[in-house]
Amino acid sequence: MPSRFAPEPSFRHDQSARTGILLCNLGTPAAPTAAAVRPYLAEFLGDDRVVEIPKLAWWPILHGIILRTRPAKSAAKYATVWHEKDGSPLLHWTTRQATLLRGWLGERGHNVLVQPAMRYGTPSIAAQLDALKKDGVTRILILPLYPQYSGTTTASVFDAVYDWARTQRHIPELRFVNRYHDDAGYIEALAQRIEAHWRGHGRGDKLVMSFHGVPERTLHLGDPYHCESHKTARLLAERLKLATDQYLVTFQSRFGKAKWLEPYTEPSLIAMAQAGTRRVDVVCPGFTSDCLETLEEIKQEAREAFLHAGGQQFEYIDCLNDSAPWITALSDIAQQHMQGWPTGREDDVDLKARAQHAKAAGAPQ
Ligand SMILES: C=CC1=C(C)c2cc3[nH]c(cc4nc(cc5[nH]c(cc1n2)c(C)c5CCC(=O)O)C(CCC(=O)O)=C4C)c(C)c3C=C
Ligand SMILES: [Fe+2]
Ligand SMILES: [Fe+2]
Repeated sequence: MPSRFAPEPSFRHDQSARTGILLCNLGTPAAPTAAAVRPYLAEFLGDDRVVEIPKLAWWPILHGIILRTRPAKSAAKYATVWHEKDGSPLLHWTTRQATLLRGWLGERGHNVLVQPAMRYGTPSIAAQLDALKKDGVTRILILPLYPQYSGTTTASVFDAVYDWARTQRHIPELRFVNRYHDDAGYIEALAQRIEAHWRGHGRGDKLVMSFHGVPERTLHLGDPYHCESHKTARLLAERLKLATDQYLVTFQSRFGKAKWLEPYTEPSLIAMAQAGTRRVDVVCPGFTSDCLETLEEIKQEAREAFLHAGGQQFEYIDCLNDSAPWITALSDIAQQHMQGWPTGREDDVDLKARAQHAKAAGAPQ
């Protein structure tokens, strides 16, 4: 009788039980073309964590209108940030962070596997969990690259992990990182990024901290994202010794007609320029990797809007990407959450079982 569960890798008593980390980000199309953006957007906007409108009402709008018009417009935007060699900036930085995290943890004596994964598109969460299991991993830390928890992002990553676990006979031990918006290492990494920019380019009249928005309704329904974003901003301002009139928290990337978290980034920048602010520095602390939303929407579009409204200088400060303080912070966060899990090189190998297997296989002792 066929099993409803996925086939298990063959069990080996002599194999060490390994620990893995799944480093999850949002997702990105496979190419900056309408044909590639359409299935990505269909998966993304079809997720009821992202758009909470009942399917019966939402499906005709999504499939009848949005997926007919938006892919071409989004693809043109993606084309402006797509890298000839590295492709999608989001996938590039996430992959690099996974490689560096594994290396950095290895330097500290933690022999763990790290796989990057995308909630929408590829490499998918399910495929990367399969890959970890195939490599003998029996404990997995799910680490979303979202410092602030939101039902729209963090919870959706967790949904994908639960969906995969439902298909498994032998489920690995799973741990989930919900948030690290107030983690000292994360705040320090942001502060150092900003200070390095100021050292190279001087300092603006105001620091704008722009976070991705979510519908305002989710705040009233108990989503902690708004509060966590503000806490990140306050801690960062404290670390940088900024007075309250030296920085502003805004929310970007509004989608659809509903009210989203305010103040909105671009209108705020325009108002600032019109009120006489000559130079702004803009940082996006909620994005750990540069992507469409930072490189196109902020670095290109918001800059143009600010300058057009009379501003003199717009400085975009890069996301954390592969900066050393960020990789250190990420390693610390992973280590905190892996506590109690053996991650050394040989400490988890059942040497007795290995010897027995070797003997049974006729290997020289
Ligand atoms: C439809 C509603 C959306 C919600 C809610 C939302 C929340 C949310 N998103 C991010 C991070 C990213 N979003 C990105 C792109 C993007 N976001 C939406 C919509 C919502 N996001 C869309 C439709 C898109 C696709 C691009 C477009 O067509 O405009 C990205 C960039 C992806 C890339 O490939 O570069 C990121 C990252 C967060 C953190 C968040 C809630 C907290
Ligand atoms: Fe988004
Ligand atoms: Fe956007």
